[in-house]
Amino acid sequence: MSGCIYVALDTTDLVRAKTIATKVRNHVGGIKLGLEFFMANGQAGVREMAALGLPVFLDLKLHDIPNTVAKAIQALRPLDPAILTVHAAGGRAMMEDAKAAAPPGTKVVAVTVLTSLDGSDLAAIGVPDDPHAQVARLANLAREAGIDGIVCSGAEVAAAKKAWPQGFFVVPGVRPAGGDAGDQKRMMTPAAARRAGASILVIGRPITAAEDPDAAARAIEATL
Ligand SMILES: O=c1ccn([C@@H]2O[C@H](COP(=O)(O)O)[C@@H](O)[C@H]2O)c(=O)[nH]1
Repeated sequence: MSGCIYVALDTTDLVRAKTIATKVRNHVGGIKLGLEFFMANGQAGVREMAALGLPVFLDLKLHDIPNTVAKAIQALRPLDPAILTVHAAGGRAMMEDAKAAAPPGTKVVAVTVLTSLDGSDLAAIGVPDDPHAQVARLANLAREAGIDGIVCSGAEVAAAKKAWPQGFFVVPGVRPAGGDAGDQKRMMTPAAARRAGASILVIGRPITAAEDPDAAARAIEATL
């Protein structure tokens, strides 16, 4: 089912982003624009991408004091994104203020533990728990803050959904079987992540770096 795939258009090149989005549009439910795209193209670039007619997930992973995050989100309001990210590590008050500042139709979701990190990376930044326990802690904080859901890996989503049945679960770090990990450390296949409870899958390089992005997106869709 293609509606659950958001293709991550991680590029500074607006023309390339549009070209890929246009190629894959029949096999994805939306497009994800992140820091790389936003730094290069700003709100005008996001508006150009939105004109393609696919839902826009603005993955800016905001993380600052509550007032600054709220003001940043107010500045983004005209874009009316379908989904917007903040970091759960910014704390409960920051997440509460982020949700209050967002447009009513925008889902605000909190990144828990980046899928590029494993237990040893957490230990190196002073977090003694393994990713599973840390995701559970931050998911609970996000739920209490009244936001819409979290970003976590496929390995944590089943437990998170059990604790928060109404939550919206965004799962990146998705690779078809045998796919190149790149910088990702906590990965799962698209079908396994959906079975585990992912609301949407974020998939970048397996689609965008393929020789034929449309065929790659179609092949992934066929596994779901
Ligand atoms: O924990 C996280 C949070 C966000 N991302 C983003 O998802 C895509 C993944 O791209 P791939 O090319 O499929 O690895 C990328 O835009 C990240 O910024 C994540 O990977 N992990």
